[in-house]
Formats: sequence, structure tokens, C-alpha cells
Amino acid sequence: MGSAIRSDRQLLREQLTPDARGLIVAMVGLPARGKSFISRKLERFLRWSGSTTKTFNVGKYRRDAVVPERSGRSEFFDNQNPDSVAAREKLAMLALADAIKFLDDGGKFAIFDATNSTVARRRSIADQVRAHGHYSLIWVEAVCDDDEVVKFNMLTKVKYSPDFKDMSADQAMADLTARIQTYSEIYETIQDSEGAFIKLFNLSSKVMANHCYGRVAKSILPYLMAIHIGSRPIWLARAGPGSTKGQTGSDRDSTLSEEGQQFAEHLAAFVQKRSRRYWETSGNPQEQTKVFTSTMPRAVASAAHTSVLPDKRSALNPIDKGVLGAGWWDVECPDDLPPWREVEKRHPDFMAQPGA
Ligand SMILES: Nc1ncnc2c1ncn2[C@@H]1O[C@H](COP(=O)(O)OP(=O)(O)O)[C@@H](O)[C@H]1O
Ligand SMILES: O=P(O)(O)OC[C@H]1O[C@@](CO)(OP(=O)(O)O)[C@@H](O)[C@@H]1O
Repeated sequence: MGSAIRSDRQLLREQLTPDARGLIVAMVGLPARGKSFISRKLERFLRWSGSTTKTFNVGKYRRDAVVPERSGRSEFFDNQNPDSVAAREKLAMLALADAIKFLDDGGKFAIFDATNSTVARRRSIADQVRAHGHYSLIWVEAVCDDDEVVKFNMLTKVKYSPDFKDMSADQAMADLTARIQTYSEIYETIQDSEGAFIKLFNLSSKVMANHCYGRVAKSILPYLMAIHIGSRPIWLARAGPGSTKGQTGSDRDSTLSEEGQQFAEHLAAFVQKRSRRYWETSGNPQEQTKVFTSTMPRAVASAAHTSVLPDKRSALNPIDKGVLGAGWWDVECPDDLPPWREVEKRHPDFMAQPGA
């Protein structure tokens, strides 16, 4: 074996990839750069992946502490006013303490949504997280210098944020512009020396990653690179009714009944009509509808008129009922299997039925 002396670089690499119990994802960026949008999307993705995740939005703490009619005005963000500087700092620290408490209570990811505009603020956050011991920290900075995107984001903000509720659109835009200006005066972009970060430039058209390893590299970074801002309709349909039981005696491998055939035709007409209407109003060129089905013959046949090549995924198959056979659980479950019934009720997505 070689000597046990490790270089500084090796030590740093180990410090950056500890087996942390939880991760704080802290946003950085001027107002109207998409931080809250990204936070919400990331939270939904991480929860969907099975991790307990919560977002701590400092704007909400501010509005809860001081009415938006006062704390939402650009004067409240004046860097020369020591009272509001102190008030904003206090609120951010309150939110950070709650984020850490959330991880203490077993949460996996806490998303800390604030501008975190200065190196000093970020250093203070990093020190507190480090002092706590168990958690890692990653910065996610949204940088956007595309005036049109920023203007669009500002319009969205003034429309939906409670900060601008009682203002005209023009007044609100002027006040938000002034708020952004005050932040721009002190804003410092993340430096390489600040540890792990992901910088998203102009809607992820360029992405920079620094010291990203482990689960950040495997899930958060690819997700942030793939995030898209558009919306699109999603339709969920159950398979049409089957005719006879299939070879296994279960309706899993049955084919469509005559009524089911009609359903498949109606489904195709519905999707065609709705997607045409959607693309006409979106102003973008029409894209092909993507169709996913389970691998059940009935489901594939139900999509046959909608798409010639549906994407068949076994993950969409109904739960395999094993020895309990076809039909609905409540009808089929024998009374002498109460433990399964209880587990199924509590963890429907994580249990295998007996014999499945
Ligand atoms: N990476 C990004 N860069 C710039 N804008 C983005 C990004 N991601 C999403 N957006 C846009 O941000 C808008 C919402 O802004 P918001 O999240 O309220 O900004 P912030 O929290 O930074 O003040 C949405 O209209 C969305 O399209
Ligand atoms: O403490 P800082 O970093 O200033 O960030 C919190 C502030 O960021 C803002 C900036 O506009 O966030 P948000 O846009 O999410 O509402 C304010 O609401 C909030 O008070």
C-alpha cells in the first residue's frame, strides 16, 4: 500500500463529498431571474423522486412579518437604510434556521429561496451550515441578461406577487425596476472560491458547474439543465373496457370490447382537437403529441388511433395483484390477508402484493 499522506486537493475533494444527511440548495440571483420558479420545479422533482423536500422563500417570511404594502415597496430594499437592511437580514436568517430545522427533522433537501446577493451573506450562510456539521450546501445562481426575458419575468411577477396587489401595472413595473436597481448595486456573482455551485445562464442555455459531485451531479444538475419554462397540456386516460378475460384469466391481457374500440376512436378525435386548439393559441408551430401507454394490450389498443408508435412503459402497468388475481383489491382481497391490506393502504406505491 502507498503512503497515507493525501494532497490538499484530495482532502478538498473528500470534504466536498461527505456523506451528508441533508442538502441545502440555496438560490442566488437578482429579482425576476426565475429563482422561485426554479425552486418550485426542483422541489416538485425531488419530491417526485421520493425525497422529503421543502422550499423556504424569504419573500414569504418578509410578507408575513411586514405587510406587503410596506415591505413590498422598493424603499424597503434600500441598502442605505440600516433598519430595513437589518430587518431583511433577520428574516433571511429566520428562514435559514427553519431550513436547517427541517433537515434536522429528517428532511433530505431544503431549498433556500432568496437573492443571496453578496459574498458576505453567502459566507454567513455557509458558516452556519458548516457549524451545524451534518449538511452540505450548493448554490444555484440564475444569471439572466436578456432584457426581453427579464421584462417578461417582471410582468409575471407584478401580476401574481402579493407585493404589487394594489398597484397599477405601470406603478408596479416601476417599483420592481427600482427594487432590481438597488439589488444590482450590491450584487456579486458567485466566485469559484465559494464552493459547490451551479450557474444557469439565460434559461440554462449555458450551465456552469463547480465542485458538483454525488447526488448533485447525478440528479440536480441534469434536472436543472433540462428544465424548460413552457407549459403544455397533459391528458390522462384509462384504457378502454376489455371484451373477455385474457389467457391468464385476468383482464390485464384482455383485448378491447366493441365499446372499447369506440372509446379508442373518440380518444384520438379528442386529442387531435384539443392539441390543434392548444398549438393554434400558443403561437408556436404544432408539435407531434407524445403518447405513453402501459404494456397491457388493452391500453396499447386504446392508443392505436391516437399514435402509430406509442411509447410503451411497464412502469405504467397496473399493480400486479399476484395470487389475488384480477379485479379490484377491495373486492378480491381475502379477509385472511389483513397485514397486506394495511400495508397497501399506507404505502400503495412501495409494496408488492403477495405472489406478485
Ligand atoms: N433560468 C431562468 N432564467 C431566467 N428566467 C427564468 C429561468 N427559469 C424560469 N424563468 C422565468 O422566471 C419567471 C418567474 O420569475 P421568478 O421565479 O418570480 O423570479 P425570482 O424568484 O428570481 O424573482 C417565469 O416567468 C419563468 O419563465
Ligand atoms: O434576503 P434577500 O436575499 O434579499 O432575498 C429575499 C428577498 O428576495 C425577493 C427579491 O425580490 O424575493 P422574491 O422575488 O422571491 O419575492 C424578496 O421578496 C425577498 O424579500
